[in-house]
Amino acid sequence: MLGTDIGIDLGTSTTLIHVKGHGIVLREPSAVAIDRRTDKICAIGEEAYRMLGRTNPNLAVYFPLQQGVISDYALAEEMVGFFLKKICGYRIWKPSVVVCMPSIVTGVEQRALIKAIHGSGARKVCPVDEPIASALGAGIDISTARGRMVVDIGGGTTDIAVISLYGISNATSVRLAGNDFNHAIVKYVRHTFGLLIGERMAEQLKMEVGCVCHMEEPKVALAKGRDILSGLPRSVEVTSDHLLEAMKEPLDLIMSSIKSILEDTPPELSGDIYQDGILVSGGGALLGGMSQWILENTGCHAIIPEDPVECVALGTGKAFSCLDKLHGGLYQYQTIENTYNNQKGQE
Ligand SMILES: Nc1ncnc2c1ncn2[C@@H]1O[C@H](COP(=O)(O)OP(=O)(O)OP(=O)(O)O)[C@@H](O)[C@H]1O
Repeated sequence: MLGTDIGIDLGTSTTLIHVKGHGIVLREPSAVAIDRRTDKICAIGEEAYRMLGRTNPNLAVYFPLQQGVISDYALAEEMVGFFLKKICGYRIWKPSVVVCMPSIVTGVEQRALIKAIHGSGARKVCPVDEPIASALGAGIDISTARGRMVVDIGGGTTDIAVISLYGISNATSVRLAGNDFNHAIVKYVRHTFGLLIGERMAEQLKMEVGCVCHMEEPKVALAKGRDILSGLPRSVEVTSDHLLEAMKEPLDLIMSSIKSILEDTPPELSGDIYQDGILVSGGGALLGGMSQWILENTGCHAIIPEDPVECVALGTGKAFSCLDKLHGGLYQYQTIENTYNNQKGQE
């Protein structure tokens, strides 16, 4: 039924799977619920995420990736295996997989990713840099000698890169993104309103009224949680301006990384970026006022794709047609054997 070329965006918050000829067939939270008494997995993906913050003491919800890289190898393997089985039924099926990874990862982190995908049933695995996948997914032509800039604001990392001729000219991966905005919102609401809210509530507020610059018509949302003093349930109204203040610190740090990449960009490529704009992808691109924030701080206009969350996964699908060109042919499918050989070579 399904083809065998699969693109996976294994994200800190969300996993998306693209299948050649079928488009995006899976989009689920990268979450796993464990029964602490038996150490057995009891839910994965959407079902596990629904339990977050609502479990009894015998259950715990984990995210096997932290800040863009695998932090719990065994859980990551189980999770990807579950998602692959979910999309193809329980047929014996060994796909070729392109998987994206942050532009700055250590060799150990890259090998853990490749091993986990192999372990979950893939025949061949090829890693691709997230900004490259994002540009491909947004339909940006990276084959020419022209500077293209990508800012991908995900759940755990913000990847910033300048791309030209299928390669990365300069890049950084800042370990600050959507999850840090959520933590900042929890902290802000506690300090400002004396109200304790959970991470899911913070994420909901961010999605409803979160913004990166002052909005002409501020939106309002209801934050529900527990009063710190009375211990009783309570709600308060929070506005876009409150959230802007809450997220100011991580936003400023992300912007200073964008600026430092621009400062390090060769002038010819800078001229191209000024003319073509900056692609902003990842869930963070959906924050209110994103185009204005980019323009005011960098002088370049922002390009926001129709669905910024799906952009990287679409790009992993498109990467199959240009794997040989990515990084001058340095990219190749990694079998378990050559992953270990590379590992031995580096030791
Ligand atoms: N409408 C929205 N407004 C603001 N933030 C959003 C919105 N939708 C999703 N997000 C945030 O985007 C983040 C997830 O984005 P994405 O799926 O691109 O990241 P990821 O691939 O899981 O993470 P990473 O690339 O860091 O590994 C989450 O923090 C989520 O809260």
